Amino acid sequence: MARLAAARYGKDNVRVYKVHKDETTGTQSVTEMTVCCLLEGQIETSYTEADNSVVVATDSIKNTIYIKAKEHPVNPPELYAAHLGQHFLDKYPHINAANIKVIVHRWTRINIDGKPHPHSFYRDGNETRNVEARVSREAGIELKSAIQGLSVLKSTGSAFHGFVRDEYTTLGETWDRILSTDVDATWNWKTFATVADVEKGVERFDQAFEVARNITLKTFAEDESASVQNTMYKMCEEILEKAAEVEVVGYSLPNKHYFEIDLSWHKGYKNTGKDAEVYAPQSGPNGLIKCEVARS
Ligand SMILES: O=c1[nH]c(=O)c2[nH]c(=O)[nH]c2[nH]1
Repeated sequence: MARLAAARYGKDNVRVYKVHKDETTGTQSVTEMTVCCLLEGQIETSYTEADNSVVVATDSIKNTIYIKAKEHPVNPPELYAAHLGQHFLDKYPHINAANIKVIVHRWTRINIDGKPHPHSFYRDGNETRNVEARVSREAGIELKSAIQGLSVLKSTGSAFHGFVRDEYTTLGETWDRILSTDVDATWNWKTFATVADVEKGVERFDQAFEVARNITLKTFAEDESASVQNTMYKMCEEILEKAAEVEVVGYSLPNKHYFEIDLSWHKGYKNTGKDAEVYAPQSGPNGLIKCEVARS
């Protein structure tokens, strides 16, 4: 005997571009997103009995993603995700939850001769701003915002010593190392009852994004890091302090290693310890350090 233990379905990798044309100034602004939308509800029979009468086609879900982008602002992405998710509950009585993920890709305005260009943009890095929304009849609107893929490196100001030394240990202690990671930071909001509650005080989302990004960069740069663990904890603490409506902050950070290379075999070159200049960046394995910090 088997039973359907969990099910959700929808459309993934829906790419959407929206332009805003300010007719008075002639300035255009653009947003490019990749959207995923997965529905849950009384859809069991579509799996167990080939009953497609309960299926909103994934093609229709894709169409809805475009229509809601036309009808509503796509900024901030938290508000767009809430509108999109709520639509499926309002429209289809048998759908109980919509899980939306929005990935916003960077298009940064080009400055020409010190002046912002009215309609030209460039991709200044692979970093994305993400939102995951779960809109359900049971719990309302749960939002999780994120920065993903922000690559950073510091060439000094990072140490790692005092760790467990035993018969499995080969790593030397260091008081000066390279620290590099791809930041994946998330922050969970208190639950919102309605889309109107998300909309009320909507500036909170852009503000929290700026706070999280600035604190990540400033702490990364300025902290005399004792470990990835300790530096990321400081980031979480400060974001919680500055973003009042955020309940939990989390980081997932790969520790991307840069190995020293002994070049003494060539003309006695000194290239280790304080003389290290040429390193070998490693693509793997990497450390992976995660934490979530909540209010006490
Ligand atoms: O910041 C670090 N944390 C670790 O847990 C760890 N482990 C390791 O080998 N190097 C590092 N660096």
